[in-house]
Amino acid sequence: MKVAVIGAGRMGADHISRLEHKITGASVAAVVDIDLARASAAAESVGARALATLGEALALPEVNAVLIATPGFLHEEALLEALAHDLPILCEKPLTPDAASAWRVVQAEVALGRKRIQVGFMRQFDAGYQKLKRIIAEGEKGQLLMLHCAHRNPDTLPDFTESMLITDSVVHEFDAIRFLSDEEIASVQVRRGRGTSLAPEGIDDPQQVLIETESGLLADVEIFVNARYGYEVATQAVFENGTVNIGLGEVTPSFIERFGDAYDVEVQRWVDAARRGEIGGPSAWDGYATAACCEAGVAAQHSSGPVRVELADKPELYR
Ligand SMILES: NC(=O)c1ccc[n+]([C@@H]2O[C@H](COP(=O)([O-])OP(=O)(O)OC[C@H]3O[C@@H](n4cnc5c(N)ncnc54)[C@H](O)[C@@H]3O)[C@@H](O)[C@H]2O)c1
Ligand SMILES: O[C@H]1[C@H](O)[C@@H](O)[C@H](O)[C@@H](O)[C@H]1O
Repeated sequence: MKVAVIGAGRMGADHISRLEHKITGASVAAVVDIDLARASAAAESVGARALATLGEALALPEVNAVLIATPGFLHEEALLEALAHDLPILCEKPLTPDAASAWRVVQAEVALGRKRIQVGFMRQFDAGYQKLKRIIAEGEKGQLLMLHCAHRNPDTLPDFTESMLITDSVVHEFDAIRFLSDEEIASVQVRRGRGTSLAPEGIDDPQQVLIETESGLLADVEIFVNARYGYEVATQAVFENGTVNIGLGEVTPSFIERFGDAYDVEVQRWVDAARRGEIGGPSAWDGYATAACCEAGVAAQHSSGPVRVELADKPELYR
């Protein structure tokens, strides 16, 4: 597979190196970045072409897959362009930041008639989350009763806005909770309490996000994006007969170290599935459903109570 990677920032650069050095069955053919110097540096390291637009990359005859790692608000345009070429796509999370744009992407894929988009929700490939999913499914500790989640980042990029606490960060918990429970999320509530003095002007941080699934499973999420001491993502699952803990005390400089193995598995699964004409992980429907949760979450940041998640009917393609 000859991949065009769009966005050569933190995540794009990491995926470029991964595709080149760890993944079998794929290599990087083109690197696209609006910052051409950045594209050139990344492209040079793997012997690929550096380009300024996705259109130029898609015009190269050898390019037959696309990995999107630009900021989330730019994903829709790139997704629609790559879909129009009927290429396999790995799109970093979020699929798009809001439900309406995510639904347009789903509709475009439905019109194409086959699943081409895999969304980069890497926690589904993390060994800890996989083990927890198995324990829940096999019922060895009884029924799952509650989830307590902590999601801490040391700091944020300069253009990080308050809604991105939800759309950029808690989107991972929406994904993880849907993955673990095999259910849709019904409502989201956000509470603000005492905040850190170390957050940029205009951002209340941390926030507490309260989530309920369709069957009444409750989850609480502490989202704290200026935690300074490091990156820590933890989940405690409470069962009728015990608890399971993932990640608590596993402090790394960033997501790159914490989830490095998960990204490797995610990208390898994408490549293997794409070569069979399939996807190997979360779908555009999962991207849409989590975007709908984000939309409820952003509304909840400005409401006092829970906000219901509104979902369209699931198209046949994803059933
Ligand atoms: N799965 C994860 O754990 C994880 C971790 C980090 C980031 N992400 C996601 O990856 C994506 C990128 O995040 P990042 O942290 O690498 O951001 P970043 O800002 O480090 O990199 C983004 C890159 O996109 C480029 N870019 C911006 N506009 C462009 C355009 N119009 N055309 C081409 N290139 C353009 C920028 O120049 C930059 O190099 C986001 O969707 C983010 O949510 C996922
Ligand atoms: O873009 C990043 C990335 O998705 C990380 O996995 C997450 O922990 C951060 O909160 C987010 O800002």
